[in-house]
Amino acid sequence: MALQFDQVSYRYPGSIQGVTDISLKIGDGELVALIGASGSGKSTLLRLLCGFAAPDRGQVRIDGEDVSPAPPERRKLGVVFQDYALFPHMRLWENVAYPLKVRGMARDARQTRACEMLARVGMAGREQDRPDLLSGGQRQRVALARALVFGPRGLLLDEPLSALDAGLRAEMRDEIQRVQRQAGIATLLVTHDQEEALSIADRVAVMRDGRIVQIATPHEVYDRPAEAWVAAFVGQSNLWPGTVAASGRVETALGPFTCDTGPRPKGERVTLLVRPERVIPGAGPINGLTGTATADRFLGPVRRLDLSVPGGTVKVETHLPGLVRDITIPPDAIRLLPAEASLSTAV
Ligand SMILES: Nc1ncnc2c1ncn2[C@@H]1O[C@H](COP(=O)(O)OP(=O)(O)OP(=O)(O)O)[C@@H](O)[C@H]1O
Repeated sequence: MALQFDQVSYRYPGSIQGVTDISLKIGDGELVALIGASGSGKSTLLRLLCGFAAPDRGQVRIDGEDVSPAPPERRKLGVVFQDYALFPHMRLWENVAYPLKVRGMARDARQTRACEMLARVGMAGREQDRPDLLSGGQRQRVALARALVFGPRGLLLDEPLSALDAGLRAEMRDEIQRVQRQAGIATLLVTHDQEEALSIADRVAVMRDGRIVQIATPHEVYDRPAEAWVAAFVGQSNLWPGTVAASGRVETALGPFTCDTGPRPKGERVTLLVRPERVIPGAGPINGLTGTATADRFLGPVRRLDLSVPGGTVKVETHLPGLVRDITIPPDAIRLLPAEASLSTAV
């Protein structure tokens, strides 16, 4: 079953804040991650999908049906929040079985079903425990089991891993992906963690100021961001304003670069994007620069350097040791994005 926003706009009463013209379809079995800066409208979209707010314009659809006027309980969506929200006085199986109890299922049947779900999320043998005995990751497994136990029409995950430490987060995101795939359910994941979004989503929707500015695969969002803002928001980036000087050549404050300019005419203003890991330490035949490292951070698997060059700074990411002075930017590492006004002095 698909979850869909069809040209949805919403303003909070008495406010100009909200979301504007949102169209997004999450296909059956698909996992879409919603990312964006704080205040960009992620929670508002979740509220509209859950039924805690109704759109001013457009429709929210579940499996094609317009549910915009329907109250939350009629939408049959499974939801997992950041703070687990398990009932502390209930055993784990009772927590998971709760949605079935509300729906009137007999005790034996719901216990069987809840225990099956607990096994599916790797919690077999813990059915009789109470939540206070569990780690954060285990609680989120139980919350996931509870969200899925009644066969919901869609799954909403609201920052489900943000309360966990980094190691557990990585483990749990694989677990969420595994369980979501197995359930084959349309899923919307709201997250602040871009790595989480890129690693488990089929597609990523990027929100800015109440609008979705890009919906694409994680690879596309990273490699071909729609605008400089997306590039800056997702991962590390070098962003330099430039002007097309000729076909295959762009002028910047750092000097000229050779790159694919496509059909852009001479004189068009652009933003150059170069991901730091695409910068190669060492001199090369084209697009070479020489500078001095003003910062050199060792992060374990990689080093992140800031190289001060005439006209600006180049962020470099490398796993190689040693002094970095000369660098080369391969032409195919340069992406040209639309000019961004805010970058005009930020070289
Ligand atoms: N109850 C409300 N009344 C008025 N404006 C609100 C209300 N809730 C949110 N907003 C505004 O709506 C916009 C979108 O907020 P929303 O909470 O959806 O953003 P978000 O992306 O979820 O942010 P965060 O990542 O911080 O949770 C923001 O400008 C916010 O200030």
